[in-house]
Amino acid sequence: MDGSQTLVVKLGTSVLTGGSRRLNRAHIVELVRQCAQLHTAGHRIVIVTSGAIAAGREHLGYPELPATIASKQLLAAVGQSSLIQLWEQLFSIYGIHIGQMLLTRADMEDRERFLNARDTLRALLDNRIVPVINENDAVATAEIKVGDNDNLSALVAILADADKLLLLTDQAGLYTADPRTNPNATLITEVTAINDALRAIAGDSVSGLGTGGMATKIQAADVASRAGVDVVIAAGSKPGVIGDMMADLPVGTRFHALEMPLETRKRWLFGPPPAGDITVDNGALAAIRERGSSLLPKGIRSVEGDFSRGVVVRIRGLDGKDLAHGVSRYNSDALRMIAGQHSQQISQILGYEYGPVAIHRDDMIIY
Ligand SMILES: Nc1ncnc2c1ncn2[C@@H]1O[C@H](COP(=O)(O)OP(=O)(O)O)[C@@H](O)[C@H]1O
Ligand SMILES: N[C@@H](CCC(=O)OP(=O)(O)O)C(=O)O
Repeated sequence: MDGSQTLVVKLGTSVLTGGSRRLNRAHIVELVRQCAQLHTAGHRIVIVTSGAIAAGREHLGYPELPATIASKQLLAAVGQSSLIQLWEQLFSIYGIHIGQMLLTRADMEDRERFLNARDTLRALLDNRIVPVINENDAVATAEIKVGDNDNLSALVAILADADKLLLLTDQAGLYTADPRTNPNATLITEVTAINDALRAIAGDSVSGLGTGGMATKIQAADVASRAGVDVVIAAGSKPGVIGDMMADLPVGTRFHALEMPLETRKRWLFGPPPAGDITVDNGALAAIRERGSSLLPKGIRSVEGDFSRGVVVRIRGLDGKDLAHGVSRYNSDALRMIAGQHSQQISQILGYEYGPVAIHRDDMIIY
């Protein structure tokens, strides 16, 4: 390990506007400066940004619109382009490229789309490009939307294999009660267990700017910490807040990661029964079992079943015994075509490729 980490930073509307009706560029440029510093130090930064609706309102001059979902979607559609343009401008000051990803819940729940989104995210990070993510509000219906960017950022942290998730908001962290209405509320600095008592103190957003208040931040902290991600809720306006989180200095409210990340993610991946069988030769069997290798097409002897890319399949030895379960990066037809072939030939045979391995080691459980 080179000590570099992956950090997801979620910026709420409250941070981006500084409580006003406009995006506060001075605020945002300071946060970008902190991200750029960590990026230059070799860390991987993922931004989850709210603010499309606020930006849309600003861009259209605060129009009177009916209080419908369609109005919010209209505002998000208008505002998203100004929002992404702003991020692009600010990161370009530091010579850093960004890549926009707009996601919905449906993109995380369908395995093939999950893998596609994960591949894109990894490709951006591998190329030192900062992914800037928001919910795809324009297409999100009740069934497929995440609904708030706190929960979206937890899903993104899982997608990005992140070490840390920082939820930046307009409060110093989670208080014993909403500090806007309870002057005696005190900051909770460490949370070891998320339970009903904790949920009860987390109220909704009263500013009318954000979505979900602390309630959705606790939901996000619950999901991400269970997946092995350290979570902090802190104030976006606190000087050096992003660097402090990264250096594990005391800041805001910290929720400790609960389990080994890889094992948790693997469990998530291995819920469903295998959709097909891949029989591998003895060379591949030894490489997987003894050397911890990924499965390459070269080692595949045969493929049974009809399955799509992204599903869990069984890997068997020539003796028919179970060797492993893993997530296939190619569908069954493609695997049959590339079985026994060198990885360099994949794109020539298929006309496309999803990388050199059939099943990646990180997506495999060995028996
Ligand atoms: N227990 C609590 N501690 C801190 N803030 C709370 C609490 N309960 C409710 N809140 C409210 O949550 C708000 C932050 O959430 P929200 O407005 O959705 O912001 P964001 O845009 O950052 O997601 C705070 O301004 C605060 O009024
Ligand atoms: N996707 C919406 C943000 C929804 C949201 O969760 O907002 P917030 O509570 O401010 O993080 C937007 O870009 O306006």
